[in-house]
Amino acid sequence: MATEKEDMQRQLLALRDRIDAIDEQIGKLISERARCAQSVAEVKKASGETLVTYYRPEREAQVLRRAMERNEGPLGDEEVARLFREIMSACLALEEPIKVAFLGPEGTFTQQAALKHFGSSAVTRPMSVIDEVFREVEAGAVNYGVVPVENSTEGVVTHTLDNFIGSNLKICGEVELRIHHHLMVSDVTHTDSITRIYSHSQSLAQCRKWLDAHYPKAERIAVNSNAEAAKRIKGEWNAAAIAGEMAAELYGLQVLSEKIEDEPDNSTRFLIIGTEQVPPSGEDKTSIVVAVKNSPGALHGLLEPFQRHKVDLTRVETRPSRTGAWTYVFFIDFKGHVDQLAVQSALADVAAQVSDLKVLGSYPKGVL
Ligand SMILES: C=C(O[C@@H]1C=C(C(=O)O)C=C[C@H]1O)C(=O)O
Repeated sequence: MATEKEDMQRQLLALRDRIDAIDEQIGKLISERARCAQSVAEVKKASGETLVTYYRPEREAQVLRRAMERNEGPLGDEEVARLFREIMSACLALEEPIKVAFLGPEGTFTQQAALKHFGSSAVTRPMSVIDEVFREVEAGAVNYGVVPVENSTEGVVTHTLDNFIGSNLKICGEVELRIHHHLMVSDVTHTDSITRIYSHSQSLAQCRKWLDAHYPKAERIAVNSNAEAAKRIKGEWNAAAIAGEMAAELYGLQVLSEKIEDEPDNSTRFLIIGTEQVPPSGEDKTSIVVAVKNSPGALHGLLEPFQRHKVDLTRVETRPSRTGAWTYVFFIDFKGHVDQLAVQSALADVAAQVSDLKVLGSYPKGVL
């Protein structure tokens, strides 16, 4: 009689044999898929166009949505989409790894967002300020840029919005990231004498209540990014930084307190910026910016056409204009694509009432 242990061993062996056989099939299918993607690239190249674009955001969004719809479990939809995200990223890199500038340094949430959107075969390049991300894409040094645009607790990243006003770049996509902040220290920190805490101003704001309760006397110092804060405290015995997990790993820091953000569902939305308008994916969003003179009823007049043409607004943001006193700039996001008739009608009616209207881009609604 087989002992229980032998029985278990036999079952495990059989299951592992099955897994090996399945892996062999998956491997073959992935190779076949990669060869197909290569052929697509060949066809695109043969089309005779001077500037061949291998990366197609609308197509990738559709592939990911379909993978989620098809999913029968037990893996979650997001998990399955992430796997497909990586397969596509690797397939695309066979042709040319996509180059992406992000608000650096290495280890920022923006880099995490870039990798979430493009997969880990993308080549990511850190820029020290948001303006530089825009410039790098405009100059053609990279294919795309990734910049933060709004946070669920702290609101908009005004610097990003301001950059759009003077830029001809298009929004090509959006990514949402759950943001967890940790308080971290270096190996020389005296943890009971922390008097300075470095982070990006948004992160300091997102942890304000926690800091008031735990480090009411420490000086809060805003720096360009969380990753810079992490880098900065190496060698400072009385300092700590607030940053994400990626920064802690990258700079070899020790996490003292985890998840210190005031709002538990703290998330940040990032935009992908590029040079081309993305065709419809079937589930898209559009962002525009308009300049309005401050007269009674101006805001109502601006929003009414959207209601009339049944276009769903998702966000309205105001910024004072830099060009004239008492003129306002509105950033408006809505569901739909500029190729759709309802959107075109709404935009025509809006354009008739404002001094300036610019479409910043139509792009696939974030999948992951
Ligand atoms: C294969 C293509 O090119 C790229 C690779 C894709 C993929 O691996 O599925 C999808 C879109 C493009 O970014 C295509 O256009 O279909």
